[in-house]
Amino acid sequence: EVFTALADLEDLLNTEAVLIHSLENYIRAEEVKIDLLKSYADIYNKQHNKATEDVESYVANPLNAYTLVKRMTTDWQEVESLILTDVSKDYMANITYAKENMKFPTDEDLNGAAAAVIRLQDTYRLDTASLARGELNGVKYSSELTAADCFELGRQSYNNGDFYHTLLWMREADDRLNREYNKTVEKSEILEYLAFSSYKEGNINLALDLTNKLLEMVPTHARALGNKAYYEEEIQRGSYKKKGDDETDDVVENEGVNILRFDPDRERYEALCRGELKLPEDAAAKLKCRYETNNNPYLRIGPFKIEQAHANPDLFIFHDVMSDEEIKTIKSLATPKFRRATVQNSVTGQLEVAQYRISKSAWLEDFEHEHVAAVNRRVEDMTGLTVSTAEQLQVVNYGIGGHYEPHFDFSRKDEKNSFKSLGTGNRIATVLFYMSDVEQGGATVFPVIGAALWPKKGTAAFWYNLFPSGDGDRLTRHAACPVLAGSKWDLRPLLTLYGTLLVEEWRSSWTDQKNHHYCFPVSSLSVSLVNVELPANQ
Ligand SMILES: O=C(O)CCC(=O)C(=O)O
Ligand SMILES: [Fe+2]
Repeated sequence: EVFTALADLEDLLNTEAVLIHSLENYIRAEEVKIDLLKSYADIYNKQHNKATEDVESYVANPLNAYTLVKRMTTDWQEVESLILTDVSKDYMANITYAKENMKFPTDEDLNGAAAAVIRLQDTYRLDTASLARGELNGVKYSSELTAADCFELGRQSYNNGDFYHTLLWMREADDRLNREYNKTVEKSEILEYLAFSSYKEGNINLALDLTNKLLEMVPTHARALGNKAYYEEEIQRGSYKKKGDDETDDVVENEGVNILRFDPDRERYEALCRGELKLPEDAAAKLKCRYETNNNPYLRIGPFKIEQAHANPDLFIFHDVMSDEEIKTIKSLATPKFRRATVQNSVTGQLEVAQYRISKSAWLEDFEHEHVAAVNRRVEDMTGLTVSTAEQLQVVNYGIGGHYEPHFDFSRKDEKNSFKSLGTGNRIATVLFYMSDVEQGGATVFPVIGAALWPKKGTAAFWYNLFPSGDGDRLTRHAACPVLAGSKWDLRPLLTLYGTLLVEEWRSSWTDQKNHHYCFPVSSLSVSLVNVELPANQ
């Protein structure tokens, strides 16, 4: 499928260019055909008119008699065969070629792309009308949606059994349709979806009203007639129970799956994604930053600029640790290798695709380019951990609404096959390079501790997943928020080997970080390192 990564959507534009070109060629071929037919008609008309001016003398002329007969036999056959000539063949051949040899979206892609819009709408609390105007959080990015575009979002929600969003999008489709000069969808179709979803959402009277409205437009509509009778009967019997009447808690049964209506963990996660939860001021004021060489004299990029984004557990941001050239190389090496990212099923141990992780990823090895090797070396310099047993470098690209729901990067003891294929131990630490700025959304958030890291091109996030004892730190639970606008590129080596825990050393010589933003002023040449005593970790 193609909706999972923006890199693939760029390929779709190439396919679309071929489609448009073929369509234009086809239209031209049809026009040539019509022009030819018009010129035949013209000639026939002229000769016919001439003949009717004086019928008798016209037919008395043997040449005229001959041409009249010829016109209506061989000439006319030519016209007929021209009419029957199928100029669509070339067009269809081009389309078939494009479908077989170029990236082409499927129905599954449409469903995925629609689900992504709905996910963004929920996570970022976007109102339907603004979204339909092409606005994301007040910023206008794209052209407006037509009534038919909104209708399709409603239809996709309906197919997913999501009647709440069906109603939102069908109402929007109806609003837009009323204002549309060239109508893009039938009102009766909208009414049918609105009626049935209203019933499903517990409003049977509205469902009946809407069905009656539909029947005014299409009196013979068979399904509507059936539904009307059913709704009327239910209302009369008074047996219809409003949704929610008999629900005592927040759990609803949906196709056998318990869905938590109100999930505090989820609320926190989404609030962090929206940037609504900030670290308490006193906690933020205690955060530090520092220049660090980790005693490595060969650091060609100069000392690392390390910013502490959270304490206990420590989260760090390394500034300017990847150059634009390296990023360019790594993106172009990864793009042809992209596959939908998989997750390990904790019960079966199998790798599988899942809705909760939507992105494309590819793996790179040192020999593929010096820039890959350079980044791997830099990870060792940054962390003091060795990457020799790290998995390869993983490049990840998140597309429309691409996200990774809250998870741990370490594996729990009860999980099957964890890291078996790697022949290594558990993941000590996570390093996550951001290879792009993200216009909106796409933060890395830690719902348990209430921290959010915002992607910035060339920076890297770093934290330990394990305590020195080897036990996992459950406070490191984190997620990649859905990308709202832009494209998000990550690069992550997964560190699995033991190394010196540098953080303790860093802690002994922190620089006071009075204000996050001015921690590393762009033009500062000399920075005094102030040693501050810090309480020991845990
Ligand atoms: O991309 C992010 O912000 C987080 C990604 C992540 O958690 C992971 O890849 O394990
Ligand atoms: Fe992760």
